Amino acid sequence: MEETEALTRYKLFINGEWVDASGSETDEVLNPSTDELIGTIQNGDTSDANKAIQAAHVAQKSWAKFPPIERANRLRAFVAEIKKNKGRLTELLVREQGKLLRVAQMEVDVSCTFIEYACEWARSMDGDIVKSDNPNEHIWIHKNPRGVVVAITAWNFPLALACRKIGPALVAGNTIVVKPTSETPLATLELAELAIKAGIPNGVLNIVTGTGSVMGDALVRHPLTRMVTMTGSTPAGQAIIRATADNMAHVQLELGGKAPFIVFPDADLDLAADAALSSRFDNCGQVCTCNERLYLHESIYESFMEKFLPKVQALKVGDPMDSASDMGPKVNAKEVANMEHLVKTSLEEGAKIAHGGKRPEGLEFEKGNWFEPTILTDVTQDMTIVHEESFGPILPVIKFKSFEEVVTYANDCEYGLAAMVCTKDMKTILRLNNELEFGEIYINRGHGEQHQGFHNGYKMSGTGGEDGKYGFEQYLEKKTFYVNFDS
Ligand SMILES: NC(=O)C1=CN([C@@H]2O[C@H](COP(=O)(O)OP(=O)(O)OC[C@H]3O[C@@H](n4cnc5c(N)ncnc54)[C@H](OP(=O)(O)O)[C@@H]3O)[C@@H](O)[C@H]2O)C=CC1
Ligand SMILES: O=C(O)[C@@H](O)[C@@H]1OC[C@H](O)[C@H]1O
Repeated sequence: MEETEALTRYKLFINGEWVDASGSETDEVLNPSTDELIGTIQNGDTSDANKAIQAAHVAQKSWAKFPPIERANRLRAFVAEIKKNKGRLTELLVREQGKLLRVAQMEVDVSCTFIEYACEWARSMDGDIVKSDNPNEHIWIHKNPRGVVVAITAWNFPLALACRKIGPALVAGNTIVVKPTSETPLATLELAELAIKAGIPNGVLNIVTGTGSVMGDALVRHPLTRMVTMTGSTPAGQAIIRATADNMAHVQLELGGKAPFIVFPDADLDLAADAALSSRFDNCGQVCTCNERLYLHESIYESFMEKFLPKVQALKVGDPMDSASDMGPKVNAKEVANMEHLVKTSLEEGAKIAHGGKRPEGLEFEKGNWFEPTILTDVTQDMTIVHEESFGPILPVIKFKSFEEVVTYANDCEYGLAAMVCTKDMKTILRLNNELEFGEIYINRGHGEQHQGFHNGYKMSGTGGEDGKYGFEQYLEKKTFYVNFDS
């Protein structure tokens, strides 16, 4: 890693050292707030992917022999190094992703707690002893590490998404090759030096950069890859599933979402308005569980909007390093163009703009990828914006008349990740548990997973799920022994 004043040129981190990619192609990392160049990465190719996988494969044999508690202790030392470098990591996240300073600080904290949570499993990787139908026979079901894990991450919470996978993978005894997105790779690359300081052996954690279609594809289809865990878009997830048909690797995908936020007539409207606001505009709407479509019962539509609209109008778009800002920029120009496209399409289909709908004006917005918090009304269920993920600060508002209608609307979606509902009626809540087709449902609060839960996408939102007991389990493979002592 070569560092000049404000520009860092990163290499690939393989087997405990920084190495040059085999080719000369590089990628630039720009600051979404200012368009300034803040770093460069090397685009590794298939031969580099092979080097990383081979290093992880060799290291895994000895890493798996460490007692789990020793592996957890190394990971806890890794967390301590992350904490020592919180300032640098936070600043990098603001500069490469454009997230608010306080959100970047939260991301570094959550990166640590993802790993700390995984460490708690070090003494709980229980197998089973099962009675056999045969006399004098035991059935032992062991849980063992899978081997080499490939982790591929998205750009919205790059450090947290990497640590969410590094933690369980390594505590379980696997080794890992992480490919961060080319959009926001820098904070993730910084983990390399911290792993060395924490005493994580060479080859256990490898971090390589390159495009998803070249480096990513080579990693996932490698014959020594035994698991792929990826967070990103549904099309990329589908490409990965097709590629792993060659090696039959276990696949865990966290993909796109289109979360409904439903407000019933009996809801606490103040609570609902605050939850709907944060669940849409957190991280400039770039969270997979964001409120992507707001359903209001017709009887409370006016009273809710009277509370909600002024909150949206009060949101301050600005410099993410400024504590007065409520929302930073989108991550890149392509994302802003998509916001403009979605608004244009919505207006053509009959929607109206109640607030926002365009790039903000002013000197401070001349550079960077800015877009206003946007509320669309007069929206109907058939419109594009109700079905296409925006992954940005655009919120369509739709009226509904009945429980049956809104459940039909909510489920009328190719995605099934998160849903949020405000109601005090227990019968409604219990019926929703049966009828909503989503893997993660929040009742009377906004989005925000906890590590001990299970972040699980239905339908086109993914497969496998991660976090919690069921997420950790996927980093282990079962082996059943039939032990007969009859003779
Ligand atoms: N369910 C969840 O928890 C989350 C879901 N998301 C979803 O991610 C999307 C936004 O993130 P974004 O980064 O744009 O997603 P992308 O799918 O574009 O990229 C995600 C990662 O996959 C890599 N990749 C792309 N194609 C392939 C391939 N064929 N083989 C292997 N790797 C590949 C990318 O590499 P590169 O970009 O370097 O080319 C990147 O590292 C949204 O749809 C959002 O909903 C985001 C966060 C969380
Ligand atoms: O992936 C996402 O967008 C969310 O799961 C997000 O990632 C890390 C944070 O802890 C989650 O809110």
